Amino acid sequence: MKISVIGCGYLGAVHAASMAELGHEVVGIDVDAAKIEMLSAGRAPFYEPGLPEILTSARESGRLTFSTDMADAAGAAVHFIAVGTPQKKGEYAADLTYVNGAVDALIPFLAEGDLVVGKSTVPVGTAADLAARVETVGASLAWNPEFLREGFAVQDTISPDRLVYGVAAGEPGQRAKAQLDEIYAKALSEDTPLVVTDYATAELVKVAANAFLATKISFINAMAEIAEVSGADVTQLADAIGHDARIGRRFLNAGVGFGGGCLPKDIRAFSARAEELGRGESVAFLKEVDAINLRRRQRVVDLVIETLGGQPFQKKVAVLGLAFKPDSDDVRDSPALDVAVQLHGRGADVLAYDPEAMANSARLHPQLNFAESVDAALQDADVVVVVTEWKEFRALDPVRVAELTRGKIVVDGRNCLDAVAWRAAGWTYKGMGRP
Ligand SMILES: NC(=O)C1=CN([C@@H]2O[C@H](COP(=O)(O)OP(=O)(O)OC[C@H]3O[C@@H](n4cnc5c(N)ncnc54)[C@H](O)[C@@H]3O)[C@@H](O)[C@H]2O)C=CC1
Ligand SMILES: O=C(O)[C@H]1O[C@H](OP(=O)(O)OP(=O)(O)OC[C@H]2O[C@@H](n3ccc(=O)[nH]c3=O)[C@H](O)[C@@H]2O)[C@H](O)[C@@H](O)[C@@H]1O
Repeated sequence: MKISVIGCGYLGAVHAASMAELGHEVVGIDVDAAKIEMLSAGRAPFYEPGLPEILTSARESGRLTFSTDMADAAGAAVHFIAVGTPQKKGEYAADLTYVNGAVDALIPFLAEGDLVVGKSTVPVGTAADLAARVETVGASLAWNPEFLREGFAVQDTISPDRLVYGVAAGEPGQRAKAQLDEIYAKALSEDTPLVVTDYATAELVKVAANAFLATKISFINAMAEIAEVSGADVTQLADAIGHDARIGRRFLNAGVGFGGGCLPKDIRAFSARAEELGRGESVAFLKEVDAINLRRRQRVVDLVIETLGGQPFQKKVAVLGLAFKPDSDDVRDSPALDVAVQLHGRGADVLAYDPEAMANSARLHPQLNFAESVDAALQDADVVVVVTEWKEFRALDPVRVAELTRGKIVVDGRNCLDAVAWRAAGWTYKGMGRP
């Protein structure tokens, strides 16, 4: 099928390449000319495992092209909207400027019978509004929220764990479902769950999923706070409650908290939308989820300063990790970058290292100093802080690290190091919510 993907960022570039990989003829459209130039040359504009390989194979197949010109979307039967929905400046609500702009720009190129498919994460009610607009030219709309995780984006798109279609009632909805089934035919196995529902439910499924994940993380981080004042170990607590299949161990890793381009802004946008709908109190707990999460960044900063006897000025701090999670170069609302910036602001001599996220960090915070390698960051450090659990950091040998550093203090902001091994090598080990 001929498909367009409007917006080629972390979601759209992966979606476009994956759809070509599934055999469709795809044009990816973005207003960012530099991004389109890179993608057209077969290069990924951000770090995502597996993306370079599928970009290359899709390009060689001739099924994937990119353009800055919306006119190139004309002739596609299905148009995916994958533009950003960031938090509005100074507000909690989502900024829908890009979604509205993309749909307005697309409408002149839609033909009767075309299907516009929303993938961006939007406040409930957006799809119904957009549907009315695309219907003016005889097109229809479906809402197909995306659940991919950065770092696993290709795998999650090509083999999704479930698909949700929000469609219109009656015959147009049935037609939309048939078109989406055809697009995803090769991605669906016999037992991939498929939920076909209305627009509002599809929109809410997405924000509810992210709100639940954020709540799960803040729950365990709240337990970490209690563990810190009672001498308990939150990692053992997580293992023990996680054995209950109703709870499950995943997303119970306490640490510096969640970040990224989605969970933080999605819970805030959800709160704002609920308030607009007169039901702010129903999700008032999300404000607490957010507050717990932000306290954990502060906790890491405080721990580092505490280990330095309250005197961070001119002390060398090796910050290992800047990305919001491993296997990504994304630093949007990254707790790791936030910790580096705060420590720098408090007068510490911060030298940061991340395998993939330094260029993005330097663009946002040029005041920070970056090391060329993990060893260069560790050289003469008074304190080592791990804030993104890259494999390279988890595998560090405490005996070898001690040969590089000046002090032997490590703050493990992700509880990802072997505390016993580091202590055995003579280190003062400080974890999150564990003695
Ligand atoms: N990043 C992720 O892992 C996931 C993101 N989402 C949602 O997907 C949406 C996009 O997120 P990201 O890809 O992370 O954002 P992003 O910021 O990486 O990409 C958005 C892209 O849209 C482009 N754009 C803006 N206006 C445009 C227009 N009028 N026409 C064409 N292109 C335009 C921008 O230049 C940018 O390249 C958001 O709503 C997000 O919440 C959903 C699931 C996963
Ligand atoms: O809407 C989105 O964009 C996506 O948001 C998240 O995916 P992502 O942001 O890529 O990353 P996650 O793996 O969910 O991690 C989010 C943050 O939580 C943190 N985290 C995760 C798990 C955990 O136990 N503890 C914890 O602190 C991570 O370090 C990271 O900062 C969701 O997992 C995806 O399903 C969703 O599609």
